[in-house]
Amino acid sequence: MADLVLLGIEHREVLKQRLGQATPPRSHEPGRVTAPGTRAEIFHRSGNSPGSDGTLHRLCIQIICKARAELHCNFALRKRKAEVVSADRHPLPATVLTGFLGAGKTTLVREILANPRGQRIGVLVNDFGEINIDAALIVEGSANSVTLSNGCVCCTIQSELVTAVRELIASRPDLDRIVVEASGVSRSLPLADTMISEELEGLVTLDGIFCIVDAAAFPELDYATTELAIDQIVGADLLILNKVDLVSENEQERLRTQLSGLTPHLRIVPCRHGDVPIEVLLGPARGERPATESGGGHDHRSHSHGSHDHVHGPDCGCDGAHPTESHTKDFSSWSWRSDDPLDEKLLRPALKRIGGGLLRAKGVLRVRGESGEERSFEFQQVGKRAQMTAIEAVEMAESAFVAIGLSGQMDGAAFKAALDACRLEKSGN
Ligand SMILES: Nc1nc2c(ncn2[C@@H]2O[C@H](COP(=O)(O)OP(=O)(O)OP(=O)(O)O)[C@@H](O)[C@H]2O)c(=O)[nH]1
Repeated sequence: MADLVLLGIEHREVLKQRLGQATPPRSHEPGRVTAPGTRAEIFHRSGNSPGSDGTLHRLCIQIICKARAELHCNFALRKRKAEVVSADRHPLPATVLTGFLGAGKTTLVREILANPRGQRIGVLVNDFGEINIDAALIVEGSANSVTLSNGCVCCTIQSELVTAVRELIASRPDLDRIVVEASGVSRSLPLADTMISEELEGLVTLDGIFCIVDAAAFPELDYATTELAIDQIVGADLLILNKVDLVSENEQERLRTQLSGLTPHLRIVPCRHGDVPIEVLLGPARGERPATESGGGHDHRSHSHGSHDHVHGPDCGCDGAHPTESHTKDFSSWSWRSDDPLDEKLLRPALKRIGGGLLRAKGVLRVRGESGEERSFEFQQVGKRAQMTAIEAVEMAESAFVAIGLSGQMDGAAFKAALDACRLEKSGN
């Protein structure tokens, strides 16, 4: 049967608005829509007939969400390019957690607070309802939480989020980071826009948007909720596939294929009860230098850091904090260090190439530009999104870099070789 795509009239209108001059295709016209700065793909799917099971609706939604995501991402990237950070007034990293109702956001926040690795974390919790249950649960583990109730931070109480962030930073200047738990109905991208808005410029820097997906519930979502859930997913830097204990291997694989179809380049981290390595979520604390133990992956079977299941391996001997090592057999970390300056011209493309299987990278880098001038940079990568910001006031004697990836998917040797290839002689010759 021929491939077929049906674009509903309201979707065509949305696409028209989003894409400016480009005309969305009519029903039954699969193909591609392009417009400056954005791209929407019309999906092909064999064997579907319009309206039979909601699949085609889902396809239309994917198109809208992709177009939306690309427009927003372009905007966000433009803004971030202009961002130069000085070390004496370092904006606070902000981690945003999104995900559909009940996906496990509060569980993940509690995981983070159970093992903050020395970071002082301020939490902003948004519950859509009048009573903020999530905040009540989180308060158990943290004195620094702010409640945003009775509305959604991505739309109706956007300005309250800005005010709350400003007030939290003013009252707690010692914080190392803030974590925003969005309500289950928040969309990722308007929330990201708020966090990088002028009102918060210089105060916070958006460190990562993580979308938590309920592995058991996602396939069961109905038409209306699917649109929202997909919107949350495509706006994220990294997907956390939670509740994998509730699905079979086959179901998990099917879901991964489906999610990869939505966002082919998005990294997916499977977990139970939000048990994701803290380094993937938080990166380094303000002013923290990444530790640089050498060597390959680290395997902590039966090892989790959560209130639900705190089981350590027999020879673990850990105190709950592993600066650069992974916490389960699914993750590995690599570190690298050099006291030679790095060639800026070679480094920038090299950093773009280290992507395969990478979940998170962080580093401080001593870089020499074409003019021979040396400067220090902080590098942060979450999923595919990378950010390199100048550290104006601090002279770094050396470079240090840590990468965390999914075991077996990231080539640690290639990663080290790529960075080694950027080394220059100390003398400047
Ligand atoms: N089986 C299982 N249950 C989980 C897992 N993670 C969270 N839960 C449970 O799922 C329920 C919802 O988790 P929450 O963390 O409150 O979800 P949420 O995303 O904060 O929910 P909303 O704030 O309503 O959007 C709770 O009962 C959790 O204990 C998991 O990995 N496996």
